[in-house]
Amino acid sequence: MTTNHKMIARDVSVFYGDKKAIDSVSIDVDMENVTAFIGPSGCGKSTFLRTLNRMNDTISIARVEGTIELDGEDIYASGMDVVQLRARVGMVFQKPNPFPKSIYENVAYGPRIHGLAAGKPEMDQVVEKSLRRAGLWDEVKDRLQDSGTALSGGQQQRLCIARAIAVDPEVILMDEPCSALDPIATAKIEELIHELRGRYAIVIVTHNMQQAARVSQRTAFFHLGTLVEYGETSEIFTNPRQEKTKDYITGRYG
Ligand SMILES: Nc1ncnc2c1ncn2[C@@H]1O[C@H](COP(=O)(O)OP(=O)(O)OP(=O)(O)O)[C@@H](O)[C@H]1O
Repeated sequence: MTTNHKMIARDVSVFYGDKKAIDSVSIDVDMENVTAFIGPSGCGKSTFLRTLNRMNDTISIARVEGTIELDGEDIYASGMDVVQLRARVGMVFQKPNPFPKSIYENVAYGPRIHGLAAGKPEMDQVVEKSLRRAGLWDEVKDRLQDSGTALSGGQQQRLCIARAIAVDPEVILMDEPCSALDPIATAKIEELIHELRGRYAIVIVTHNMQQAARVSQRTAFFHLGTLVEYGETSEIFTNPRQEKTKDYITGRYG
């Protein structure tokens, strides 16, 4: 594995009240490799993903133990600015969730509150660049003032990716980003993940093993809150070391 890690999680456990949902998970995330989290429903994939940008803070009964570093900085340190952290570690959700505002405004909102564009011409550039990177520019450039919610599901999801990109993140977390999309829209998002790889560290939670195999270079298999196996995607899918991984990828459960 590469040593150039963007994020390093060590012995991370997550509790919801007294219930332990994640048990001592250690994982590295880097720019060169897309990381996929797979595993049966309820195994803790989303819970662990949310620890990477402190989205668990929004759940009052959730508690995180262990350490998670972003470029060597402890993201759970008391001085950490969580708003800033979530710009650096952006998130795209299962259901596309554009704001009920224009396409332009959906993308411009983040850069504006983070002070990333000095005036209108600069903001126009940020919006265009973000929409281009998200593979949506050509489809929307003539209707930037239309509502983001009027786009198709797949376009809305790419708009949400543009919104994450607009604040210049280092990491993008995707929680089942295609589960509400049709196969064509799914293929577009997968293609986009390939294009974004290397520029951002990408982590994707997916129920779809074919998708994990297609888009990722590293796969982490979770089961009942533990990380059963973690390694090169090609190895996990062709030559898993653990019996449980083998059972899951051959469809014996899940
Ligand atoms: N807000 C919450 N409060 C209490 N328990 C929770 C909460 N969110 C998740 N859990 C529990 O934590 C465990 C892991 O759930 P999580 O959603 O992380 O799993 P998952 O692998 O992402 O599942 P799925 O694939 O179905 O989304 C489950 O037992 C779930 O019931």
